[in-house]
Amino acid sequence: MSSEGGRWVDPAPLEVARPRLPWWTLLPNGAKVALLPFATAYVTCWLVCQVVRVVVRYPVTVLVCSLVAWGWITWGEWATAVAGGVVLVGLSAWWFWHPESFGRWVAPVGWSEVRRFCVYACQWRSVVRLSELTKDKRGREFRPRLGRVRAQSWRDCVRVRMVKGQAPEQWETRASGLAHSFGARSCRVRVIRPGVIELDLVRFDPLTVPLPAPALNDDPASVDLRRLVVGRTETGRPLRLRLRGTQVLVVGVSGAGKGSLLWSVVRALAPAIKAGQVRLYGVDPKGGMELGQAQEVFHRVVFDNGEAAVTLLEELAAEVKRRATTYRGVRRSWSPESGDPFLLLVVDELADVIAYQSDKQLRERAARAVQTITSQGRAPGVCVLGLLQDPRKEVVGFRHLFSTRIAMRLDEPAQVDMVLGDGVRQRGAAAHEISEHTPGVAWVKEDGRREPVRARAFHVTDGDLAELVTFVTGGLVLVEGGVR
Ligand SMILES: Nc1ncnc2c1ncn2[C@@H]1O[C@H](COP(=O)(O)OP(=O)(O)OP(=O)(O)O)[C@@H](O)[C@H]1O
Repeated sequence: MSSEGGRWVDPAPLEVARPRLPWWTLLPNGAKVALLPFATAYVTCWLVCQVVRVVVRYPVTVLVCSLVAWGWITWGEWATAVAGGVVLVGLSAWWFWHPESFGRWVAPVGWSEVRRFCVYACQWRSVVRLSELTKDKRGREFRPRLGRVRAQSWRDCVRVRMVKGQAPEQWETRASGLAHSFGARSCRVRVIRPGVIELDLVRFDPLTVPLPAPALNDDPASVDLRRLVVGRTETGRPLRLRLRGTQVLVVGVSGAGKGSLLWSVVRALAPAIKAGQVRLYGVDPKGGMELGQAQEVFHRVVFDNGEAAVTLLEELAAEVKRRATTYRGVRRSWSPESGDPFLLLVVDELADVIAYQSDKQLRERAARAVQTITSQGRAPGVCVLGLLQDPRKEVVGFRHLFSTRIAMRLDEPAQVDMVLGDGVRQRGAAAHEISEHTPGVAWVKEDGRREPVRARAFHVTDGDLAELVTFVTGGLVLVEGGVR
């Protein structure tokens, strides 16, 4: 700044800013000498912290380097090289004969350090700057800190300590850019604790191979209505679906694999259906194309969306109310000890019953009955498994009554928001990006759980359905490890 005729004017364009000197340079020499021990202690602590950080972040690399250095000093280079060769041969043999345990215990540790150093640490500064995830205050740059990196065969989990004042949503909006920057197919943001997030950078889809349906189990006690295994998640864990105390809505375009999810549920329930502990009801407006494949396992099933279907829905709604009255003051919710069977109502193409039915009266009666069951059926042990292609509000205005929502392949991002709720797609649940070559893949979102789960349902073939019918109706065929 300069003064011209008593008036302050802006500096000329070429005038450079005066360099700002650190405050301690302005101290008198005596004070500098007095502060020297403190400054030395500070620098030493800082160096120790840096070394500890390197050891924590790269323990295997540090251990290997230390052992090589120690061997070199004590045994000499030849003996160290021979010992290194023996260790390498041992590791190769482990990998060759036990690839699973090698993949679980050895590979991820070294691979994580390699990926941390080569992919993330070396690009971190420029990527967060270019993605505008840094903050500047008084000329000082605040950068998000790269934390632990865990590399798996199909994804890298990268911990990040966010800059103060940042929200996970800011990272969610930049997830696509981060994925491209780090060479991943997609990036999802998970909150670990306040201030700390984990980026899931997915390199490959681990769900490309269809999963055969598991063998049927003959023990009704093994059926846990809160944790039915109906597929596998992308982390390799069983996909457990809750039926007791919830209502389930499955939405996907034609060919998305809704049928495989439905039949995976029914197969998981098979021993309890056979034992009379679970009773299935079905409505299939497509004339029985879906439920007709194994209609014998249903207690009652209707193959249209007319009077018979509506009557069935109304009877179930009345049963919900009857049970609620009976349980009042006796029990809080249904349990096997109540003596009543658990009821599962399967409605294939729910929209045909409550929206596309041309008879207004039937349509309204059906919608009222389904709403009664979904809103009040939780405690009396009545669950609706609704399958749907079109999730628009005009079609199902009471989507929120389904506390477990499953999005299979969908056409548009807006449909994902309709099914899973606002913000879930930004957290990574890109159901509109599920490949048409992977039917059965879905995003599962349960109310009360922030993170959606990506999984694939078992592939239930015609043979599996025939076996299911034989099993439930009594013609058992025993095979190794179960009943076939
Ligand atoms: N989990 C799965 N794994 C592998 N293939 C599957 C799986 N689920 C379904 N498929 C295959 O995908 C195709 C379509 O499946 P399905 O009929 O279940 O879809 P849908 O969503 O029910 O379609 P629609 O609404 O038209 O009835 C079938 O050929 C089926 O064999």
